[in-house]
Amino acid sequence: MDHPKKYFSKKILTNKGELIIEGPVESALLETYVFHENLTSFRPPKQQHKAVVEIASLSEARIIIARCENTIVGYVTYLYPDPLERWSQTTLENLIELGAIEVIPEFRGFSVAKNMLMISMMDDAMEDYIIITTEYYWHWDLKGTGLSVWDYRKMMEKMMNAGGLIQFATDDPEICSHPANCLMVRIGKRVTTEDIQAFDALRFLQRYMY
Ligand SMILES: CC(=O)SCCNC(=O)CCNC(=O)[C@H](O)C(C)(C)COP(=O)(O)OP(=O)(O)OC[C@H]1O[C@@H](n2cnc3c(N)ncnc32)[C@H](O)[C@@H]1OP(=O)(O)O
Repeated sequence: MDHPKKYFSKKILTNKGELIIEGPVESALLETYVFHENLTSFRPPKQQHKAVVEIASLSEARIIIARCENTIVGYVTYLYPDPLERWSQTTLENLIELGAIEVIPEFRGFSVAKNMLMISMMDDAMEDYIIITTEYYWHWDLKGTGLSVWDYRKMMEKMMNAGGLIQFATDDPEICSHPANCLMVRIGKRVTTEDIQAFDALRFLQRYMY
């Protein structure tokens, strides 16, 4: 499968300054930007910058960023699911995962995440993909935001809905291990019925038990 990509961008004004929301951004360009020191949700910033640069060089992957001058203050990644997760146990070439989304605390609550999701979906090529994201409450910044698990979950849903991702059922044990965890999915307009059926089978691997 080819993975054509079309770049989109927009400016948004926050009371902390103007941001450019843009992407997919190429690996070489991402490397030239400063990666803000408060992007710490997934890995230490230096390591995460390196990871994002590496991800951008993968043929299927996309990185959308929020940029303040030459500093990355938010990003979202899309790439094939982790080989250790069930979502990679498929022959579906058009199944990609929104792996991580993060905005520095200073720019949160200004719709930066929602705008990164909207920019991501502007590329018509996204209509060929099944896009998934797995929400595990232990990845959430509950301490930093002061939100309860359920309020954080509501925020995640509103944010993901901006990109057209909605909750789908699954019997994945990790997702089922806590009621706030969930699988969210966007099925592109051109995804075939066969591919949707293959994805349904992947969501319910333990169906024989019922
Ligand atoms: C697949 C994964 O990556 S799961 C992990 C997700 N990432 C994290 O938890 C990392 C730490 N958190 C963050 O980086 C940020 O808080 C994010 C990325 C979750 C959200 O970024 P933001 O730019 O602040 O989100 P954005 O402003 O677009 O808000 C999305 C919605 O949540 C609401 N929201 C945002 N912050 C809050 C808050 N503190 N309290 C209540 N609601 C909130 C917004 O009002 C908006 O809803 P609306 O449509 O009703 O206006």
